[in-house]
Order: sequence, then C-alpha cells, then structure tokens
Amino acid sequence: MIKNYVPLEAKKAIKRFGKRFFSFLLLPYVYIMVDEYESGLLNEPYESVQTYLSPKCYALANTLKVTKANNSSSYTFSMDSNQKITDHFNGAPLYWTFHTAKKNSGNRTYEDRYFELTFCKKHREMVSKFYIPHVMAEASLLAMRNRAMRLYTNRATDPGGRIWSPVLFLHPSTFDTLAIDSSMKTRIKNDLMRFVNRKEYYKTVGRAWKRGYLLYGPPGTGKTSLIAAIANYLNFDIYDLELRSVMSNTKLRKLLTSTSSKSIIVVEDIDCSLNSLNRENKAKAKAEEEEEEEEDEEEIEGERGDNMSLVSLSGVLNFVDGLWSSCGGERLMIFTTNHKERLDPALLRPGRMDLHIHLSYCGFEAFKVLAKNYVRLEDHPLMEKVGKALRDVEVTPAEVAEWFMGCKEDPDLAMETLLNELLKRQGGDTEGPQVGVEENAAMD
Ligand SMILES: Nc1ncnc2c1ncn2[C@@H]1O[C@H](COP(=O)(O)OP(=O)(O)OP(=O)(O)O)[C@@H](O)[C@H]1O
Repeated sequence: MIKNYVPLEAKKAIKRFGKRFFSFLLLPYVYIMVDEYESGLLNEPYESVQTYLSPKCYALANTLKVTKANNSSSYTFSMDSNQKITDHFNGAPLYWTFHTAKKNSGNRTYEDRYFELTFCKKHREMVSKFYIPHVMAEASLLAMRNRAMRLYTNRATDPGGRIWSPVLFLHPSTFDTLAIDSSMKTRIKNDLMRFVNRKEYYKTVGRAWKRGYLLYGPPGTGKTSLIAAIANYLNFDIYDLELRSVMSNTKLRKLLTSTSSKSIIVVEDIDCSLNSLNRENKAKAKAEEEEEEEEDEEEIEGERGDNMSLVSLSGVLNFVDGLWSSCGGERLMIFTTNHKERLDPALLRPGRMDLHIHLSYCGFEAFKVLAKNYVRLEDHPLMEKVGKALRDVEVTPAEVAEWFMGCKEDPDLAMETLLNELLKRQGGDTEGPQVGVEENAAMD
C-alpha cells in the first residue's frame, strides 16, 4: 500500500527521518557549549569559533548577519540566533548552533551568547585531539588575514555588562608617519620583533610572555602616536586601562586577566592616575571592594580593602604575571608619563618596564618626517635655517604638526610660518632636542 500510494519524495523524507531518529536513539550525541563570557571574562575560544565559522556561515547558513570593519578587507558573516550549520572533519559531521538568551543581573538585562557544538559520541576523542585544535589554528590564521583591530576601554559602563568596552581601532599612525629619530625607530621595531618571536624562550624560562615599555617625555611628543604605531605594526588590540575608574585590586586583577593575547595594555599618564587615585574617597573604594568580595571568592589575604596605590598596582601586576605565564599569549604593557622621576622604583624595575623610551622635542630628522607627511616637502630653501633654529628651540612635534596643518595647501607659506614661529621663540631655553631608548637590562 505504502509503495503504491505514497509519492517518491515523501518516501525519501520518511526514510531520512527514520534514519536520523534511530541514529539519535542508538548513537547519543555530545554537546559542547562555548560561552562568550566566562565568569565575566571574555572567553577566547568563543571568538575563535566565531572567526572559524564566518566563511562557513556564508556558504551554509540560511539567515546571516554581516559586518565589515573599516580597516578590514573582508566581510564577517555570522549566524542568526538558533541557526545551525554542519561542518565536516575527517568524514565526521559536526553541528554548530548559535544561541542567544536574555539574562538578568541585578537590575540589568543583558544578552548571553554562546555556540553549541554537537557531534556523535564515537567522535569524542577525534574532536578533542584534532577538530578543536584545527578550529583554533584555522581561526588564528583567518584572524591574522582579516583582522580588524580593537580598542578596549574600561572608562565607560558597558551596556552589555562587559568589563571592557570594545570599539574599532582605526588610528592611522605608523612607524613611517612617526616623527622620531630613525635609529630609535629601528631599535623599537627590532625589540618588538624579538619579543614576538620568543615564545619558546619565555616558555623555557617559565616567565610570562610579556614585555613592558615606559614612554616618557613632555606632552605632544608622540607617546600616544607611538603606541598606535606599535599596535598597527604588530596588529595587536589595545586595552586602554584607565586606573582612575578602577576602585579595587580585585577589579584590576579581573581587568588584566581578561585581556586577550596579542594585545597591548596601556596605562597613560601613570603618575597622574596614581596620585589622584590615592586621593580618592576611601569609603567609596571600600564599599565597592566589599560588594565585589561577595561575588569573588578568590580574594587574596592582605589585599582586602586597599585603595589602589602604586604598591598595590605593582603587586597586582606580579600576581597577574603568574596567570599570564600559564596561559601563554603575548602581551605588551605600555606605561606613559610626562614625569618619569615621579614614578616609584617598584614600577620602574626590569621585568616591569624593560625598555624606557624617551620622546622629546622636535629634532631636525623628526621635522623632515613631519614636513614630508604634512606638506609633501622633502627639500626646501628654508630647510637649513629651520634645522639650525630647531637646535636652540624646544618645540614639540605636535606644535609643528599644528603649524603645518594651518597652511597645508601652501608648502612655502608653511615653511615661512614655521621658521617665524621658531625665531620668535629663540632666546628662551636653549637645551637642544634629545631622544633616546634605554634598555632596562631585562631579558637579554
Ligand atoms: N613624534 C610624532 N610623530 C608624529 N606626529 C606627532 C608626534 N608627536 C606628536 N605628533 C602629533 O601631535 C598630536 C599629539 O601627539 P600625541 O598625542 O601622540 O602626544 P603625547 O606625547 O601622547 O601627548 P600627551 O602626553 O599630551 O598625551 C598627534 O595627533 C600627532 O599628530
């Protein structure tokens, strides 16, 4: 009867359903959840899975979301909620589903996002030994190819309850546009390359794969521009750590341990942050600390109730180094200050700040880089006079850049304006321009 009356397509569908139903009963499945956040910290495997699935989503999913970072050459596709795609590896089907769920924390509602991987029990070993490492390796290759860098900050309260708020990082500064001495550029670039290529070395000596830079010098000499140039050179994300918004050691530890590998953690104007922190209302800090202690069981004795201070910053960094050394990713920590002499030796020691980079007033070489970038000038009859004046006058690259911006359509006028400004200032402080890189004898 069935053969005679049921159409061929329906028969096929029934057969398919029957096969699936029985295989479901006889071959139980394993489910792996990959959450976006784990105890408030960004879960790195989530990002890797998202990257890995992006090209597959485009080919396989029915409903897609598309995003494109301005500095990325490619589009990123992601599945909509409850969509499922099937991946194949070593002949085994692996099912990925994307889920979202609304959750409440206190009086805040946020969206919980996670991927679910489903596979047949018999592939359990193959998945853990080969498939997961394959996903991670593919994801890091894809990420390197299409990477849109991000700038994270802890300044504003994140609507999603995240401790770091991300935005796209689009700073145009590069080592080519930086107006600093060329020998200094080479020295920094070499140091960075040596650092990123030394994974095995850091592992062998049992230290966190981390390097610390201190950038110091007057305002407007390029400290922020250098950080952006380093991020663009290494293709690293930036975590802009605003210490004034961190009211307890527990919070600071959480922030630092939730940074991802291949990142730069920046603490700008460290002397100002720490001074004003020490003046903060202690009661406020203590109240927040107590609130967090209820949530966070892993508090360390001896640090309770401390307001943030220079010493506790150093202590927290020591603690975090221990965790970083076991998780293996590379991190660069950059501190900036206009007053190096005000910093505590506990922060300046090697291992904490391995390279001290002095950015100072505009020298002739730096000036030529600015002239080339801002008014397309490689040579000019006034160049020599400007060079001479720069030896006697303290002027920051930021000021030179401003003067050039004021007359960028007319290079002759730009040079005249600049020379006039320099001559006006002559006769003041006559200390010449200096720049320098000082190795803090850490990992050599
Ligand atoms: N060395 C430099 N090379 C190229 N541009 C520079 C340099 N220094 C300053 N500038 C220009 O001046 C502006 C301000 O510089 P930047 O913010 O990097 O200085 P800073 O030393 O970080 O200052 P602050 O200490 O006030 O934060 C930048 O937008 C950049 O255009």
